[in-house]
Amino acid sequence: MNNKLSLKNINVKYGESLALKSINLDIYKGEFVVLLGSSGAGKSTLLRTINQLNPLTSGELDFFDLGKIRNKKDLQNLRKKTGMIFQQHQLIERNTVFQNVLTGRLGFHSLLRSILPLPKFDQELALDCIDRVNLLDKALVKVKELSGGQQQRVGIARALAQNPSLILADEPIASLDPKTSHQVLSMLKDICKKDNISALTSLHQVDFAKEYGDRIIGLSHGKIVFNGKSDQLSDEILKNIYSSSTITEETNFTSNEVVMV
Ligand SMILES: Nc1ncnc2c1ncn2[C@@H]1O[C@H](COP(=O)(O)OP(=O)(O)OP(=O)(O)O)[C@@H](O)[C@H]1O
Repeated sequence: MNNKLSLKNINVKYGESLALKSINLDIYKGEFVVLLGSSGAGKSTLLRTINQLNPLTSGELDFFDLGKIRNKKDLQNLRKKTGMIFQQHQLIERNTVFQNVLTGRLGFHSLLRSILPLPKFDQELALDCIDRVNLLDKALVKVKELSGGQQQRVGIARALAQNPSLILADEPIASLDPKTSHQVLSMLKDICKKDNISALTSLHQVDFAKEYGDRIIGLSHGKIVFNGKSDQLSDEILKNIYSSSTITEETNFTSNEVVMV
């Protein structure tokens, strides 16, 4: 029984440019982890490397009970168990809430099977997920008719329909007002805690990170420069996370070592 996701010595290059450098990180079952860093620090790259929407250049992923991700089949299984929530929600706006949430089940069926209506089990699960984000009364409404906050809740429901072990959320509240941001983040965290789902979510708002993160990871220039609890996030540490100074090769940290800089 493996109760964590481990990233081991992960490097990611875009052409010749190194976007992630020697990333070592463990995320435990049920943990709600927030990723902070300035624009271009590598947050999206890190999230997308976990489900390999971005291929990793070197390093290793160990994914909960699946263990080491060694081949295409392992990767397919990892993707089935990883829900993703995007800044611009990436829903099909002309389709209903129900149709969008049901797409979270597509990975569990063959391409041929998914042309037909999905089985009752999947449909009931999708409705249950819509209910959990309090949108049952909107299930048959087109997504384009919903507010930004409601659309993001559809995104949560779609991720949830995968019965995920992990949710990756890339700036899920970037386009929402503060009140709606609180609603969306607290709903996401509550659901993750109830279902023992781990979450890694990137945010630009330090206050939200402190309030919701069980743990905070600070990224700067593709490297982890902070890994600790929110009450350890001092002004000095924040300055370092958001500084534009070059991080040297010596600032390599082992998994989950609390980093005070
Ligand atoms: N597809 C790509 N091709 C080449 N370089 C890329 C690509 N995607 C990202 N980069 C570069 O990789 C680095 C990290 O980018 P990334 O998008 O991961 O940062 P980020 O922290 O998510 O930024 P933001 O907060 O602005 O979304 C940046 O220097 C960026 O220019």
